[in-house]
Amino acid sequence: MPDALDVTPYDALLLLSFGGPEGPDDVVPFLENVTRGRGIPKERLKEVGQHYFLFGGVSPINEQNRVLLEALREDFAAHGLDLPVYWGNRNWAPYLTDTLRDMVRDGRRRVLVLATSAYASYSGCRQYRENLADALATLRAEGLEPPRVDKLRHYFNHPGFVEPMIDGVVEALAGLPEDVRSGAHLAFTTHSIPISAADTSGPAPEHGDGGAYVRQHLDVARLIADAVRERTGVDHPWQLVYQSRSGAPHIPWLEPDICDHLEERHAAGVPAVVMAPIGFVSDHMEVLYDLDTEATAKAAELGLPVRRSATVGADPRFAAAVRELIAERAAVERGQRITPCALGALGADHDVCPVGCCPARTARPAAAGADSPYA
Ligand SMILES: CC1=C(CCC(=O)O)c2cc3nc(cc4[nH]c(cc5[nH]c(cc1n2)c(C)c5CCC(=O)O)c(CCC(=O)O)c4C)C(CCC(=O)O)=C3C
Ligand SMILES: [Fe+2]
Repeated sequence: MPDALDVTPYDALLLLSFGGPEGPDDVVPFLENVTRGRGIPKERLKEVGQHYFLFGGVSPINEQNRVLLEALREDFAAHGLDLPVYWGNRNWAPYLTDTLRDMVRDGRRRVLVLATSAYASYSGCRQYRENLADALATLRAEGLEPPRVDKLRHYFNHPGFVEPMIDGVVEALAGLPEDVRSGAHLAFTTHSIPISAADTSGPAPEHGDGGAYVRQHLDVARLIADAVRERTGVDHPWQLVYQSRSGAPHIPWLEPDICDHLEERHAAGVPAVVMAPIGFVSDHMEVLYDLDTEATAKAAELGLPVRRSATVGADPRFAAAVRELIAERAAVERGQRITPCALGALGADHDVCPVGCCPARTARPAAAGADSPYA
């Protein structure tokens, strides 16, 4: 038996994710949930609905989260961490509010949240904090005492997140035909967001020039590219590119898009490309459709050999990283001094989002941050 791992004052972990449809009848209501009040053009919604229908109306994200939950429970049990793990989503069942209600009924008072988004941005951080505030408000309106909710820091540069992606890129390179392998370029991809959202991502002093969102991705891309060079002995040129753009065409979003990038690399005589989706924690629909379907078809049309590297998913190293992050944060809450674990040039990100971090276009209450209206 391992020694018990003390994570006082926390009494539960909540895996907080996006949610996705689990069959054809779920697709339209799911997209309505996602886009409520967001002003996404109807045309784009129809198109994205088609992506889901192409896969039987099933997003891989829920199953990925179920597997991650199992991996977390196994890792915790093997390391003496007796912490119940719950799961709730922003846009599909199990819904966050229902899960939090269950948690309160189970007597949980100090909840630590793991969001399935590794980087700073409104969509990947504050929007989840707004969802938490909404859920807490609902519980309070029902006469329940809301628990205290904290959010784990961004883990983009944690070795347990980066190392599985290094392996993935090395494997993807090995999967390319030998004659083009050493000349392959690496295209690190993430979700495009409006440039205005990128520029205001992270704490206010870091705003501008792509903000924390772009800087964090560049740091991860550089870490992976450096490690791949060490492992393979080949210096593969790399670039950070974007995918899954939505919104109105006249609003500028981060570019270049992966498909344009493949075209440009092909025209420049690059013999092969590895697409590495560092912006996604697991195989989401964006990975399955935008990369494995659309970008791969574009590459085939060009005659450009491509491979897509694996996402982290439920890698045991990631589960271990979550346990380490919980233990770190619990120690901080107990007033102990720790050295947080992080790779790269940026260092460990903040534990508590400061006021003005990743602001919304229209200010709304957000929990688990310095501006939280909850304790
Ligand atoms: C940064 C970021 C992440 C990564 C961080 C994180 O993981 O949280 C992410 C994840 C995800 N996004 C997802 C799905 C969608 N996102 C949309 C729309 C948007 N995403 C945005 C950004 C992000 N999104 C933005 C700025 C919009 C525009 C509208 C708005 O300002 O809100 C739309 C509407 C249609 C469309 O426009 O595509 C859908 C269906 C799914 C589920 C996939 C599945 O089912 O497997 C996941 C994991
Ligand atoms: Fe999205």
